Amino acid sequence: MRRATVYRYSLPMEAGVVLRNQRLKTRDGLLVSLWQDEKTGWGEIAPLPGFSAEDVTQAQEAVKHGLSQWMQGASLTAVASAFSALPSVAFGLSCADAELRGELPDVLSTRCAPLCHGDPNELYARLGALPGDKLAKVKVGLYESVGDGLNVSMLLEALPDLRLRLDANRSWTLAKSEGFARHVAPELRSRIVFIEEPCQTREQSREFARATGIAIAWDESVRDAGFTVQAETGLAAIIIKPTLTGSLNRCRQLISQAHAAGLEAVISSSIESSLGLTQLARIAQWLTPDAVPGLDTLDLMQAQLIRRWPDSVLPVIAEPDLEVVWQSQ
Ligand SMILES: O=C(O)CCC(=O)c1ccccc1C(=O)O
Ligand SMILES: [Mg+2]
Repeated sequence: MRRATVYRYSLPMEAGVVLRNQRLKTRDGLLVSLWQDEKTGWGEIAPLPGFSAEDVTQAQEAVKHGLSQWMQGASLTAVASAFSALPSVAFGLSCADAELRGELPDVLSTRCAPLCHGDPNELYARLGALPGDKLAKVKVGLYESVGDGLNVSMLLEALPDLRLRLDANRSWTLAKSEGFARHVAPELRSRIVFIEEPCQTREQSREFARATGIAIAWDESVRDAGFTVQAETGLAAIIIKPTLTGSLNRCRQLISQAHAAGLEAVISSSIESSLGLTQLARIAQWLTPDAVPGLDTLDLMQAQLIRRWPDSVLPVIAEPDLEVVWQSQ
């Protein structure tokens, strides 16, 4: 016996969450819950506006279609993998499948690289309180690159045991990236673990790494058509955002290729709800236990869904309060 339910959610975001120049007022997505032989499995399908090619309505149609096939006896692993053109659908269905089959371990670490923003005094206190190896993430490229350089230097100087990941999301020209580097003293640069996609093109980002000695990481590039994982001088890591990438099998393949090439693989959020985020934390603990994931996005939302992120005080919306949009017969 199999049963499937699809829910649709719309979670209010904190004011002022802006993604690729558009304000995100609510985070909309789907949850699937599957039942088979007394076991259950959940998955989240949440295309991210501005990043995903598919939207929630398209995803919903695909999910209904995929789950109908599963109800008729198809393997969900195969169904999920077939949705490679709709990565959010492939990822969410494969998570539900992995939970149902008992493949996705429950253990979860809440350790992730905190995103640095807001009041500097609060930020210093928060970073100062980080346990062990202090690792945090700073978004750059939103304002003047010189200001980014000064800001990053100030943080690294204030906290001598801090290491930073930076993320420029392909926003700099080579000239702007030089403006940044000019204001980060060479002796501070080794504490920048990597900067994600500093420049507008991959070639310019490589040039930035050569010129500055600061390592880079691929994020957007990992989702470019024809991308292959390859070791190169100056490249430290690849960032994997499963909701934008595809099935768990596809993510596992990228992770093994990265590890084989001596690169770090970093699991990162696409602003999923607490249900998806806790699954990402479990996936990170399972498949990339040595890499701190980039999952500090829960506080952009005003509520959690179904499963609580340990220690979060945000209210939790439970199953009876969710809108059911499809149910198997
Ligand atoms: O990676 C993280 O630490 C947090 C997630 C994050 O940065 C992000 C989340 C959604 C969309 C784009 C990005 C980004 O890499 O800029
Ligand atoms: Mg990025």
